[in-house]
Amino acid sequence: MISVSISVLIYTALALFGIFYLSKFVAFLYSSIKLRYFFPGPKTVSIFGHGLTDFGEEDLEKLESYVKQYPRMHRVVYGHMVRIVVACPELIALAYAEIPDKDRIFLDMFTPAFGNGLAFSSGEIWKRNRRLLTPLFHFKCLESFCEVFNKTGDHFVEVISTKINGNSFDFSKLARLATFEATMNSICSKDCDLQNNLENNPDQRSYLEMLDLLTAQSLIRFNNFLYIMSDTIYYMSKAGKDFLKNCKDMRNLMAKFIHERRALTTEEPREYNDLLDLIMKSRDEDGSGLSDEEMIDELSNFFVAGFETTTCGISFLMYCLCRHPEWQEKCREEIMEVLGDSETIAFEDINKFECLNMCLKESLRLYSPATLVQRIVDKPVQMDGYTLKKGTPIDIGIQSVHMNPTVWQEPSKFDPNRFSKENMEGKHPYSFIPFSAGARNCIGQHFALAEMKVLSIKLLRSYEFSLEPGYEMIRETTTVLTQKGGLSLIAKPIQS
Ligand code: HEM
Repeated sequence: MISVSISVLIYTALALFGIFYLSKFVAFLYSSIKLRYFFPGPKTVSIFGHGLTDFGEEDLEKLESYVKQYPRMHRVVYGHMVRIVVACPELIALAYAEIPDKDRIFLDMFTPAFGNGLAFSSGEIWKRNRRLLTPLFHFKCLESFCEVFNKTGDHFVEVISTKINGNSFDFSKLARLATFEATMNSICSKDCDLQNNLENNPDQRSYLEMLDLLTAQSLIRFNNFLYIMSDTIYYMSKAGKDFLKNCKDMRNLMAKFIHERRALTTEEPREYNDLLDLIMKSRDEDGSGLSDEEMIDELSNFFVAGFETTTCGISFLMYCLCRHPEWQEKCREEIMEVLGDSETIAFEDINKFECLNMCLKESLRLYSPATLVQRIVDKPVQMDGYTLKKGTPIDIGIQSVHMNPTVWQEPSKFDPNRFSKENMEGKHPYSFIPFSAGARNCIGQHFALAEMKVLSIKLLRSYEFSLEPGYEMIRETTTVLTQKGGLSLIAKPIQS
């Protein structure tokens, strides 16, 4: 009798469980179908939607054509998932204000590597840590990082001096090592010349290898439907176990940096100005700081958010200046005029390079390192006469608003004059958002802009750059936007 009632209980529980998940799935399917068929957007090409797969050149061109047809917002269909792309400044402002929650669809996959660091956390943990870490990027602190950027720039110039034989070289690959050095030295004050001497810096070299491995491992997961659908299946697979091991190794290295720094500060007290030191000193109103695990999270976040993005920024700037040599020359003239004989770029001088600033902004508009940011609706929102229900996935279209013809005239044209003071007067602040905006904007944006400017000033002062004849740039998205197959440039020394 008892065994019958136990089995009835088990079957009932299983049935309820099944009904629960089935009803959730049906509700998801119903809202997807509603969005797919009743929300404005371009025609789908098949049952799988718009056929967007890898955010490569073809996909990016498709997204740019959608914004021409639907300049305010539209839906995009990825297989069974429908996302709403918000593409005009007014609606983007509304989305930042009303839809604050990050869509965790991909973020959670990276918890083993980046924990609850700023870019990956939500809610109260994020709020507390953002408050704690904002002072790290205060202008006073950026001043000391400028010294690091100057040194990195000098190393970059040295590396390129070995490439001036008239042959082309992959600029992006060198820029990646330069921005890695700038990030590493700003975080850990290591003062390493990683560009000329990576081999003799085993910790730094292995961290770079681990980051590369992490990118490759993420692609394996993204390309496997089962691995995306189920954490359990993924973590039971060899791919999942390798990923976890890599994450552990990365975190152990961060722990080592913290440990080394603690040993230094106790035995040999001195003033540091690097990010690690500032992280260790940061305190809440109640005097509590970050735990070791939290510090590891934040260090890892600064690496992942900070170095591929700036590689992309500086590489596309150089690409644009090579495509438009008249602007390269204008920037160079300005650099010579502002710097004179001085070898060092002082932090307070960075804003004097107006022409370079306009060119950098224009290249970030055309080639934003992050093409979109993802949000999820947490309570019904009215947008342009539509009610977006709780759970609707939103893409704030950075690339979309930058390429929106109702926001920027002839959006595909490189025209730095768009960013002159007169032309920007009255422009909606969310017309240009390479660093995102709102509460979760990029905490490192001033750091990134200073770094990209110092490096490019050093390079443009020493070399004239051109594209390899016949080179065709094709965009590709890995973790950020980049050039497929690299960026083939030729450098010629400037005759002084
Ligand atoms: C050209 C360079 C850069 C670009 C284009 C860029 C872009 C962005 C964007 C679009 C976001 C918002 C992401 C989202 O909402 O999902 C973001 C967030 C973030 N960025 Fe950057 N970034 C750059 C450089 C940096 C640097 C150098 C650092 C640190 C040293 C950094 C640290 C962060 C962090 C920690 C966040 C998360 C902020 C939060 O959620 O509170 N970024 N960045």
